[in-house]
Amino acid sequence: MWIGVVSLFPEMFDAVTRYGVTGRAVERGLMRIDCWNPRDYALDRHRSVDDRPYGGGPGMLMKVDTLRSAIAEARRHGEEQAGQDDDAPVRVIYLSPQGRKLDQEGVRQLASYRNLVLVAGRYEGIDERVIDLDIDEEWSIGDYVLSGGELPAMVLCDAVARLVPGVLGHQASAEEDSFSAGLLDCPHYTRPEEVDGQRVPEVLLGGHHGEIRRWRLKQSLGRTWQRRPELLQEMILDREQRQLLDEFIDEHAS
Ligand SMILES: NC(=O)c1ccc(N[C@@H]2CC[C@@H](O)C2)nc1
Repeated sequence: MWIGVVSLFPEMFDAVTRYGVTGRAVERGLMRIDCWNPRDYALDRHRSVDDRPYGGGPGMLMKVDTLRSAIAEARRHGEEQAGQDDDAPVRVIYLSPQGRKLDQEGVRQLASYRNLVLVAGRYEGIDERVIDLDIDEEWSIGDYVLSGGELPAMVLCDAVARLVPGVLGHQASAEEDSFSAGLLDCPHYTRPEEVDGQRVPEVLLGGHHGEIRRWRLKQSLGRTWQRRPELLQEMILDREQRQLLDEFIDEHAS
């Protein structure tokens, strides 16, 4: 997976290239993240990267020429990458609250592109013509406003990295990510067996793998029913899931 990033603060991306699962993926060559800074394309003495909005109003926008140059370079580099490791075209993504809301299905779709350019805006955003001319897809990580697109871009880097084969310890943990199955995660426990009088559910101590799998599935189904029932609307439950959810509901009927 190759990810090109266009950002005025490329150092921020150390957070994904140097730490944890994503840092190890980069170290092992399973993922590569390269950055292009619009400021490197600024030709004026002040190396300006922002510009005033037509029509007035508060704040500034990203300067068009420096931003477009950075996007073009990143896209060209991505096409070189694509040429080498596969014919997947480069998709240029802009992060903004006006984009399509990201969910795990969207992560799967973005990971399938294999060569991504993520454009992180600052100030009040970017010129609409740059979106029309240079951006392929606009995505949002949620309905809230941030000061820059860098954190949303890093969220994307992390989420897609987890789907790259070999990145997670054992592939099962990607599938087991219950959100991948459209469900909320089950409760987790580790030592000690008792914390302030609260014990670990006995089933998890018994070592009966079939019982443990069913318990975890029941908890995921039940939690989803309790906290995010709308997620269940989109799901077709098999016989076992239906039975486990019915059991959970009976046990929790208020
Ligand atoms: N919810 C989100 O994904 C999101 C993305 C970007 C963002 N802020 C940037 C700063 C200026 C403009 O480029 C947009 N805020 C929220």
